Amino acid sequence: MSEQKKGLEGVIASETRISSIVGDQLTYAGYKIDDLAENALFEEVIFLLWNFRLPNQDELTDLQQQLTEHMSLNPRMYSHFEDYATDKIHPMAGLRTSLSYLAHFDEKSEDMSDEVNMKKAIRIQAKIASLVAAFSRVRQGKEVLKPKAEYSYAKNFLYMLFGEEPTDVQVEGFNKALVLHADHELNASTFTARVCVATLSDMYSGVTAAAGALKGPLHGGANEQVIKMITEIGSLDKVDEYIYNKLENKEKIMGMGHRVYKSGDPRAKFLKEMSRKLTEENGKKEFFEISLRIAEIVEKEKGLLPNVDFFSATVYDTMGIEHDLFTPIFAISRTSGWIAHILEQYSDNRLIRPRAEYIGETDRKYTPIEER
Ligand SMILES: CC(=O)SCCNC(=O)CCNC(=O)[C@H](O)C(C)(C)COP(=O)(O)OP(=O)(O)OC[C@H]1O[C@@H](n2cnc3c(N)ncnc32)[C@H](O)[C@@H]1OP(=O)(O)O
Ligand SMILES: O=C([O-])CC(=O)C(=O)O
Repeated sequence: MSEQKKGLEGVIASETRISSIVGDQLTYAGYKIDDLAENALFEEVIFLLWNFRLPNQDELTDLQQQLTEHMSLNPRMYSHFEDYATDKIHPMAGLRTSLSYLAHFDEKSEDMSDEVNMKKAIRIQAKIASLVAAFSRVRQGKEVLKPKAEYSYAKNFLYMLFGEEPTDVQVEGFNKALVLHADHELNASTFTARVCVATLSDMYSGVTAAAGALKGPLHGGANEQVIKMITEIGSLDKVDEYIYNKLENKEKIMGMGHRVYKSGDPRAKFLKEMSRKLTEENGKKEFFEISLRIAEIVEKEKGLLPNVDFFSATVYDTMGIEHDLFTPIFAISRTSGWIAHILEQYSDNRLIRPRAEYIGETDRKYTPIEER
């Protein structure tokens, strides 16, 4: 057996200036996540991840204007949703298609210059929010809405999704969720994006590949599975039987555990507090209590703690967001990180091509088909 680590656990596969995890401390370009979650607009975080510094007021205003401007969609970008935006297609599958389709409307999609790449970055970051909102509205037979110039990124998304002006509390909470999910070092989807563009493929390919990786339930797809589990459990008195059954059957409890954090995910405490407040305000306190009991059992039995996906599920649920949009919403935020890593990869590129240890049969001879 060679030295290889299953799932590349602990392997350093890249250098980065974008984010860092040391113990249970997460930083974006040197700023602690706690500081950013309490104070920053998501647009400031986008700028930070792409430029390694916070923007001044003019730079922030400029970025906000560009993002709002590019949120508008060519109707052909969403009219095709009618062909497949039914209960049968998951919105993450729709989003994966849409991210790729975005390139068809960019005549410079193959231009790899820094200047054009920055334009693509803004275009993709802007349009992913309107694509998710449009998907939801088209499948409900509702009109697709245009963003408002005076709204922030978080406010525009909620407005385009719900069709009414969101409250300040909703906007503040959603902005915080976007900040918390923006980047996370070499998580699976970000690594996928880097591997893809290290072949010198374009940015649309990178984010499309990343979205495919985020979709899986062991990664971003876990948040939808968490709300599914809580809804299935339904009441506090049913938690123990449900969870112990799953553990006895060696099934995983979604939203619990993490490859890197072993003493807790620093983002979870913010989402837990938001979940506590929102569930109380929205008459869904039992969902929070169910979450707490799940976490208590899994910590006691397996020593595992909630990750970022665990409490975000009840946060989004109490905001009235459809459950199958939870992972697309994660993608909206994480696009900022994917793009930062794509730009960083381009800036000092080398093809990513590891080796595999062959463990199959050897020395076999071809036999004609009629002899098999
Ligand atoms: C944004 C994000 O991507 S955060 C992660 C989102 N994913 C989830 O919430 C899915 C649930 N959690 C998991 O599957 C895992 O904890 C992961 C994939 C996140 C990380 O896990 P890894 O470090 O790769 O651990 P791995 O999957 O190898 O599990 C190690 C052991 O812990 C157990 N384990 C890990 N997570 C869980 C869990 N959530 N519930 C029950 N058991 C678990 C495994 O069954 C395994 O047990 P075994 O050694 O007896 O076979
Ligand atoms: O880092 C990881 O493996 C998963 C994660 O928490 C994230 O992507 O936010």
